Amino acid sequence: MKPSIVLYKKLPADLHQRLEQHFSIVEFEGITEENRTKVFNALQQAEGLIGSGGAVNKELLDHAPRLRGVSTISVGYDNFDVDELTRRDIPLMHTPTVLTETVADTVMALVLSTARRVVNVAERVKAGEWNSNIGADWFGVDVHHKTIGIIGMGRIGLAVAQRAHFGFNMPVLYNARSQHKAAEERFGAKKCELDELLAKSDFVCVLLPLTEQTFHTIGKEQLAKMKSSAILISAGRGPVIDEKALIAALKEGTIHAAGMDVFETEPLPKDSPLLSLPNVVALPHIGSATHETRYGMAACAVDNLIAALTGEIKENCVNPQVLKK
Ligand SMILES: NC(=O)C1=CN([C@@H]2O[C@H](COP(=O)(O)OP(=O)(O)OC[C@H]3O[C@@H](n4cnc5c(N)ncnc54)[C@H](O)[C@@H]3O)[C@@H](O)[C@H]2O)C=CC1
Ligand SMILES: O=C(O)C(=O)CO
Repeated sequence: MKPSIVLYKKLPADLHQRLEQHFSIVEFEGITEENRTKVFNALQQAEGLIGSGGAVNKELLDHAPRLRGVSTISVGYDNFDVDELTRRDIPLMHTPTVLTETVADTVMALVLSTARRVVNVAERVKAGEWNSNIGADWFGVDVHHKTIGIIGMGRIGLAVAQRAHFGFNMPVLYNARSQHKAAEERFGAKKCELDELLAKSDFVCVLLPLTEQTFHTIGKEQLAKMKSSAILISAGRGPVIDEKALIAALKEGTIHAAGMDVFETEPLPKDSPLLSLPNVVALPHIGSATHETRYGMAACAVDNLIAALTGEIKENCVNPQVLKK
């Protein structure tokens, strides 16, 4: 008999078939308040779990006594209780690398669209406001040769640094816990303290994962240290930025603008003040959302689960210490 797995995200047909060759699949559309009991029931027999979104915590794991492998269709894993998985010797697999370049493209889209006011200006054209030669009220600010500060110099940070350096001649600053030789040698990046990065950068680009340490890394105090002409780009996880403090800073002119792909609450509530600020570009968490990359992530996650349940993990394991036991 094939091992049973719970799948909680729709997959392309060929990938679904690949999973079916190995496993008997019980499928759900997400893990929600509504289907929670059904998911918990299915988990009683499940040896594998694959999907994205929703909390995979102790309560859920308590309903999954036979679980041997978990695969998320994402690189971020802040919604998983990794300690609890590790305590139970369950490998957690994720999808790094396959989405790096696509997310870096999204970050540059936010840099360009905030600086050049692409969304705002295009809306004005559609509204019929382009009636004569444009004046200064349509102008943006330059991107090329401006300083970009990257907080979270990992895979995506490095890909952003590459674009900024080679594409836009931007000096690159970064703040990190350790030195990144590749970024320094290839892109002339300079490591600096957070305060210095905030004070010197024209674009502050936050690409940190969400952890206990990174929660509200950027708050009122940090925003006050930025240039009033600076633009904040947030594409890691929403709670890394104190959104209330950011809204105040944008309203008061403490900083110039913000480009955001992630928010403290997603989907962004319809009454969020961010939606009525003209100096905000808000995207619906589309960092990796291209057809090619989302397919690549799903394929990677499927292969990851197969590897985890056949004992053949070679890469992409978040808690590799469970493999040594
Ligand atoms: N907007 C979107 O759609 C997407 C968002 N993401 C987010 O981006 C994050 C980063 O992805 P990758 O670059 O692939 O991960 P990564 O693990 O390669 O990079 C994260 C970097 O942050 C650094 N870091 C972690 N904690 C830190 C701290 N307390 N202080 C300073 N630096 C710290 C790490 O050392 C690492 O260099 C993901 O965890 C995910 O949350 C990822 C993909 C898509
Ligand atoms: O992979 C992730 O962590 C995302 O946020 C979506 O691609």
